[in-house]
Amino acid sequence: MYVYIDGEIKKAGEARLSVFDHGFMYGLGLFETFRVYNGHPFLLNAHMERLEASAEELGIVFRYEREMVMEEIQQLLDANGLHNAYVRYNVSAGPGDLGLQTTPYLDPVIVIYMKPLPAAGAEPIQKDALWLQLRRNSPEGRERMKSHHYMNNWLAKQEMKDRPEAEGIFLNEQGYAAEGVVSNIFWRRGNTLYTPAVDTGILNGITRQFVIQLAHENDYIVEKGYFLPQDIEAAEEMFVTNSIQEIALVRALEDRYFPSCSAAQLLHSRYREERETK
Ligand SMILES: C=C(O[C@@H]1C=C(C(=O)O)C=C[C@H]1N)C(=O)O
Ligand SMILES: Cc1ncc(COP(=O)(O)O)c(C=O)c1O
Repeated sequence: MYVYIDGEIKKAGEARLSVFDHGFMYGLGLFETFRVYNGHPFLLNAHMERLEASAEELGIVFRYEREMVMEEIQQLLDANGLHNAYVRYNVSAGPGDLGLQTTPYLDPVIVIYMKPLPAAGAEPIQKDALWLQLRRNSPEGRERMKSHHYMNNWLAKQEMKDRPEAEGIFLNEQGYAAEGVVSNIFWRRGNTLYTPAVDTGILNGITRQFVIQLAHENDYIVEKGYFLPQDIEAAEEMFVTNSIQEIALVRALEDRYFPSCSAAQLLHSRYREERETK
């Protein structure tokens, strides 16, 4: 496989970063993970605008220019011979001195990772969900950024190692439902969809935002807030969302099987209509 690093396409094994990169030393790096469907990077603007906003908060000088990013992605798709791919667009702060820096990072290092994905299916994937023992940590800043800080997620994933296909569901430190290890969560009762508020400390997922828009367009009420485990356990259906797994219906949360998947099916069919154009 090839990666894109600092303006060049390199074999993955030959790509190098400085040991003084503050993304490596202090976690000062950001990334966006999205899917390319038949050559089309889905919701690219939304992903890159989230990245750009987080970069500004971290003093990393990064400006999104669609045409340039599209060209970078296409070059890497061509090098890897892919049309359907998992893409991680990564901006690391770049080299600095030993010690915390207070001046802007003027020379960030852009790395684009890619791996093949099968052509997208017509049906939503299905998962089981399990409550995690580990609590979701609080965001490093005002709102959670998609930063290099994934130790909380990695530790949670270790709880799931006997169930690699399941998704672990975090409560936050206050005991409110938060999000999955690598996903946002939704559940339905009647015509209302529920999802944890961003202030519970979750990542404001691009897929979460798009699904909320689709839900409104299809006359669902969407309640964002603070919810307890029993609120989800009393639901008619549950699904989880992220940019790779799309809208994944949840068959069961622990031993609680959900009787319906109507909203997930409807929203996934609308998602499918858009994923090669938006
Ligand atoms: C952690 C990454 O991205 C997350 C993981 C997934 C996934 O495993 O399905 C999807 C999108 C992101 N939430 C990453 O390193 O790319
Ligand atoms: C912790 C966490 N929450 C939510 C999501 C979903 O975010 P998105 O819809 O932007 O892929 C992800 C995936 O990036 C994640 O890692």
